[in-house]
Amino acid sequence: MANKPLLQVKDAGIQFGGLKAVSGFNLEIHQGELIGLIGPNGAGKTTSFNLLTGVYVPTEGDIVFDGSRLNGLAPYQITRKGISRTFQNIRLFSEMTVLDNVKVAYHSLAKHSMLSSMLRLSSHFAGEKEIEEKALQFLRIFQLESYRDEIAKNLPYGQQRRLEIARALAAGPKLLLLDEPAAGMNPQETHQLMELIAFIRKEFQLTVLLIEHDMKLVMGICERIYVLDHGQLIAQGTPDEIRSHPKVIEAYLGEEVTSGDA
Ligand SMILES: Nc1ncnc2c1ncn2[C@@H]1O[C@H](COP(=O)(O)OP(=O)(O)OP(=O)(O)O)[C@@H](O)[C@H]1O
Repeated sequence: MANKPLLQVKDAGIQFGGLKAVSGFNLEIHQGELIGLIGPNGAGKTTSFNLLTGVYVPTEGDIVFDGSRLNGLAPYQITRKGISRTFQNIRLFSEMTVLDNVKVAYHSLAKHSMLSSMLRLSSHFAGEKEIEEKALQFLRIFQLESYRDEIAKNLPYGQQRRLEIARALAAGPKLLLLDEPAAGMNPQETHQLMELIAFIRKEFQLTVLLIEHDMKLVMGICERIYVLDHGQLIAQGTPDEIRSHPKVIEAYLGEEVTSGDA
């Protein structure tokens, strides 16, 4: 592709003591793409997300997003640059309401100043109202509006996962990282999730990088897929190329990689 990638990871990696959890990781994602990141357990997928979001600082290589180098930036700075994520184990503010969970994401980016909020100036209230309206719009898209005053931890599991994505989106990302969004979902919820990801990508002109063990989901919606094994990139390509890639088949020996005809 001719235009510059939105995200470029160049030979990135991290070592914990003697263990190279990820090494020589290369990845390029262009604006608007929906890319999968797969690999067996312990392959380094979540560690890669942690490198992209500033949870870990790479001990090797470079991460460049939208023209700026991310190495060493704090997670909140990276969020402000336009990368949001969800987590493998849902991390909601479990004691807060559904609506407040989404509003929090806006507050972290809101334009009104701390001073106006302390002095309770009219601009603060205008800001609050706008934030609430925007948060409600997201709840509508995710069909969570009727749960708006429910405490997050009381939502059914599949809805909690949707709420986590809504909250990540509310931060207005250019790139959305989803860490096993279908984990724990039943087939019907997974199917709805696939449709939702396709919808929000179009609606918000998002670029999406998705870690997922559900091969039907990955093969069904991703244009390209990267495969990690033992912290190394072993393959990249279209779903068809990945299905028949010898190294991928070997890495997944005994597991199902071919059931992806969604
Ligand atoms: N903070 C850390 N300290 C030490 N080792 C770590 C740390 N974080 C990750 N690792 C190790 O890095 C390797 C990759 O782990 P990671 O969680 O990224 O794998 P994964 O591909 O996401 O696996 P899964 O599919 O099981 O979630 C593992 O061996 C893990 O134990």
